Amino acid sequence: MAKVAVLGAGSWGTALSIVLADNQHEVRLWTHRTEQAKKINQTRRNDQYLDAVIPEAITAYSDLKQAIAGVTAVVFVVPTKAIREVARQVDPLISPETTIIHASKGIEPVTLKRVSQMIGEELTAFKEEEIVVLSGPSHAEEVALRQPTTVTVSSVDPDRARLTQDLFINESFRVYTSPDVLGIELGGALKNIIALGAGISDGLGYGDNAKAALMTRGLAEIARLGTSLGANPLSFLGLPGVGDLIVTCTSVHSRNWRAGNLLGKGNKLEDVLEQMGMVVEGVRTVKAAYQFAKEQQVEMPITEGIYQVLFEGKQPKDVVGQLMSRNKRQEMDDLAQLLMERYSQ
Ligand SMILES: NC(=O)C1=CN([C@@H]2O[C@H](COP(=O)(O)OP(=O)(O)OC[C@H]3O[C@@H](n4cnc5c(N)ncnc54)[C@H](O)[C@@H]3O)[C@@H](O)[C@H]2O)C=CC1
Ligand SMILES: O=C(CO)COP(=O)(O)O
Repeated sequence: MAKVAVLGAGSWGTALSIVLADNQHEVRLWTHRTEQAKKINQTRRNDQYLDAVIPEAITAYSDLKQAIAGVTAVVFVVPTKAIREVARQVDPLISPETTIIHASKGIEPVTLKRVSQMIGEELTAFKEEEIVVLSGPSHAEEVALRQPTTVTVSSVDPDRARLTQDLFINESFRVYTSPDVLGIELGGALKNIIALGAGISDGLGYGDNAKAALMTRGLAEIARLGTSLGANPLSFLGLPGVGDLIVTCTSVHSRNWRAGNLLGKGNKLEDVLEQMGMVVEGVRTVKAAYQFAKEQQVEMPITEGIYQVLFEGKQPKDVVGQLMSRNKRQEMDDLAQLLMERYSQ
């Protein structure tokens, strides 16, 4: 069985460590906080982030060098904002034979880099193509209860994807592979924006019709941007696309949905983020997507509206009015059209 380091002892890092421990691997769960490492090892709990018993096969470390010494794989699971900082610390310590995986969902504003690109830039011995992505509809709370969950791992290198699949797959955690790293990463990152919107809609008191509309037209925006960047449109119909969109827009576990819900009820963004106490990735990602849409000249009216609510003080109800009164158009000009163009040749 393998030795695996998981970097980031938040809710997702802890849940993924539990999956690896269930698969008999030796897991080193790294946190930058010494007190947290001590507490996890002493109490077998990480209550601030996840309500679960931590199996004995998991040892928490606050020393990064010890955590990654001799491991087969390193899994980055810190918030996107912290990826570069952690990767820079890992760089002098990592052996080039190690498989690098990440399970974070975001895009860096300004540079518009995906997480695999950021890690590839910071780790001198690795190219971005060598980083494996793990993404899909997977709330940590349910994974920790061993409830049926499906994810996709993606790499241009099929051997690395299969190795990652083998590390994680078990009877309650089913892992598929995909070669479309771009589509898998973009789907996971961009759905968080739409989940903020779904939360805002619910917070305003709108019903299921509005949420279904947001999810469907949101998916069209995700696919539009993703394909303009070169992703396979079919990826957005898979687990890290529509699958993750469904779970994040409809689950009370979602931090993005919960943050949106509080915003829709009239709370201020700063107060909402303070109240959450955990990462709400959509807030940063919407900045990146807004910028991306402008650069790529791709229409993303929902993303734009959510950006305006978060950063330009626009009232959510006014954004709804703005979206509902856009010019008349055909529906099937998006994903279906892209699919037709791609597969009718
Ligand atoms: N929670 C979930 O169910 C899922 C989360 N994800 C993704 O996983 C990533 C991490 O999310 P969560 O674990 O939920 O976040 P979280 O908010 O529960 O925990 C984040 C962890 O990262 C640590 N951290 C923050 N800044 C750091 C730094 N500079 N250096 C080292 N550690 C740092 C925090 O101390 C904390 O332990 C996000 O990108 C999220 O979108 C993906 C799938 C499911
Ligand atoms: O990505 C997730 C589930 O697949 C977690 O979403 P939240 O960050 O909104 O909780």
